[in-house]
Amino acid sequence: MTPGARVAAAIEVLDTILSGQPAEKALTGWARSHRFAGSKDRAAIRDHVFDALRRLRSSQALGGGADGRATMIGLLRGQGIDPETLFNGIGHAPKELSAFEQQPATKPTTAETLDCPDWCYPLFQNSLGDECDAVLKLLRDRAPVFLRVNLAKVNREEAQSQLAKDGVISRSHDLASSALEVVENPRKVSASSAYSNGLVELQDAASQALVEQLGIRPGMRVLDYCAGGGGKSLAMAALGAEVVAHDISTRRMKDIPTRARRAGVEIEICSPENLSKQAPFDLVLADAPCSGSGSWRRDPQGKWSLSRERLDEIRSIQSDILKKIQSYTADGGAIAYATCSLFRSENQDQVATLSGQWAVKQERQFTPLDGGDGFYIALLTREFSVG
Ligand SMILES: C[S@@+](CC[C@H](N)C(=O)[O-])C[C@H]1O[C@@H](n2cnc3c(N)ncnc32)[C@H](O)[C@@H]1O
Repeated sequence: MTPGARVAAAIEVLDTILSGQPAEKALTGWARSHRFAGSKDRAAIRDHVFDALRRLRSSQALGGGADGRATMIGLLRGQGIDPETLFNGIGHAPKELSAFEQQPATKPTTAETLDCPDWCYPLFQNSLGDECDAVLKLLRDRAPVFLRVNLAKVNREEAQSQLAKDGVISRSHDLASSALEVVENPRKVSASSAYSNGLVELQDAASQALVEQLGIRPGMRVLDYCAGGGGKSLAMAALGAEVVAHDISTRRMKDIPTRARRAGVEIEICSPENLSKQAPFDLVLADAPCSGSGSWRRDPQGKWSLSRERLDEIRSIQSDILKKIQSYTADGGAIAYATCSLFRSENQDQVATLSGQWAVKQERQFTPLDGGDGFYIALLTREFSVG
């Protein structure tokens, strides 16, 4: 496909997304009905679509409209590319710009430039203070690809040289002792032998750093209460913890056994009905459902679909989870609360409700300024009243 044809395809996919379909479904649907498109075409179209979703507001302002075509015109303008070079009607490229579309765009407002929904801009300001605008600017860009080196099997240098044999070039990242940032050929990772032999896993660097804050010791019994696909379970098991994975949705944990086998670690899966029998634990981690505001570079649609009402619902689920996990710890045990949110109301404010019963031992808010996604972690131990 020509560059113009790829832009035309991105416009089609964006229109499907803007009419309410999830981005992944829209991309898969497009690929199924256009079997001639090769993997490079699909990757380029995906990049256009995700770039546009990260910068939806500014692109629509620069493109002078709210449909896929205006969004792509605006995205190109924002990237410093003259849209007329691609909108030329040649072959399968989009048709030429109309007189209206050729008019110079009005300058976007600050909120448009930052690609932030108006209603949540004050939440970012209140949570991040002086760093707010810098973080929002970073959320408009693609996230780096990070790998977690499975330190139970290999060290960072050895993992790097194994990856290089398959053309995947990486460098160490300071955020976590296990983190590698892929700098060349990220799309080759999942086919590399380092990946299939369990030497590396795809995991954001801040997500890895968060696990390093937990003080995991070999043999420690840990409950991963919101295990999902098992990213944190695997990282804790690699540090020697005996991990029990739990999630309200057992379906979401279906890949954990395969991933654990590949990594050479054991993770026990526990259904909600059997959890009380497994308690108590030395550490209970709740990597809670959240707004996802820290990872909007990876899920940019989430930025536009979140509403005030949905955020309130999520906060109430987080409060319930925080209440529940307290009963699963052993005497002298700890709880840890984590989110991939940048909002104080989902993080520090939730943890503050535990004061008087639990003392905060570690607390950190990671932001994209640290290099990885935005994550929050608090590690707490029980307060004992004397006398
Ligand atoms: C942020 S994701 C977890 C990601 C995972 N820890 C990882 O590192 O890959 C949150 C998970 O919480 C689960 N969840 C939602 N509500 C829950 C609840 N009330 N109890 C337990 N798990 C819940 C969701 O199904 C989802 O898998």
